[in-house]
Amino acid sequence: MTTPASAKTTPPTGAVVPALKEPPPTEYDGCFGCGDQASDGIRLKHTGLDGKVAETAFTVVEAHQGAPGLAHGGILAAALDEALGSVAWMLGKRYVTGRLETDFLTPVPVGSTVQLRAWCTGVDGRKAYLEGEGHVDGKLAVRAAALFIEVPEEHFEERP
Ligand SMILES: CCCCC/C=C\C/C=C\C/C=C\C/C=C\CCCC(=O)SCCNC(=O)CCNC(=O)[C@H](O)C(C)(C)COP(=O)(O)OP(=O)(O)OC[C@H]1O[C@@H](n2cnc3c(N)ncnc32)[C@H](O)[C@@H]1OP(=O)(O)O
Repeated sequence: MTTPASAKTTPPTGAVVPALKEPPPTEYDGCFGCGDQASDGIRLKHTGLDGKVAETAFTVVEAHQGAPGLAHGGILAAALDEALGSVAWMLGKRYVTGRLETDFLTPVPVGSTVQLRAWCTGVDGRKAYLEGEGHVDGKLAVRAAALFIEVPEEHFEERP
């Protein structure tokens, strides 16, 4: 596959690709991407882990439209962000998205199921490099490359 990564999302020489740990349970049930209690969320669940590649599926519904009958790009980016983020957390530390680069390659109609795959291309210090892609009916529709940054637990403390 051609890579969507720019210089900022390409791991430096010497970055390592750690083995992934078991998929984490949903960390926060209010999460837009994976939370079961997020009423407007997309509720992604892992459907498979094949070596270093995690898989999930996302079905586009009317509420996800941008243009009539077509998925909004931001929703597709959110699904990719969640898939990449879940792989980052399977590295065994806490990460947030620092940079998310996305290519939208084909329109995605309402009713489509996007088969998402995500993997890590390297870890260097606090930086984790992730890539992912989404296929609809076997055709590459979206892809992303991202830089995630490791953060301390305090990052997630509730704000006043
Ligand atoms: C495939 C299956 C999927 C199925 C899913 C099913 C179930 C899922 C279950 C569990 C899922 C679990 C987890 C998934 C969770 C979430 C997914 C979504 C993730 C998100 O949606 S998360 C929210 C959005 N995200 C933010 O809310 C971040 C806001 N932001 C900040 O909090 C700071 O900005 C921070 C911490 C990023 C950095 O701040 P800081 O002060 O700690 O560090 P600093 O700035 O020094 O950066 C250190 C080094 O990173 C470089 N760096 C930083 N940012 C960069 C950028 N943008 N571009 C290029 N380089 C960058 C610097 O240049 C420096 O590099 P150097 O060291 O070389 O100088």
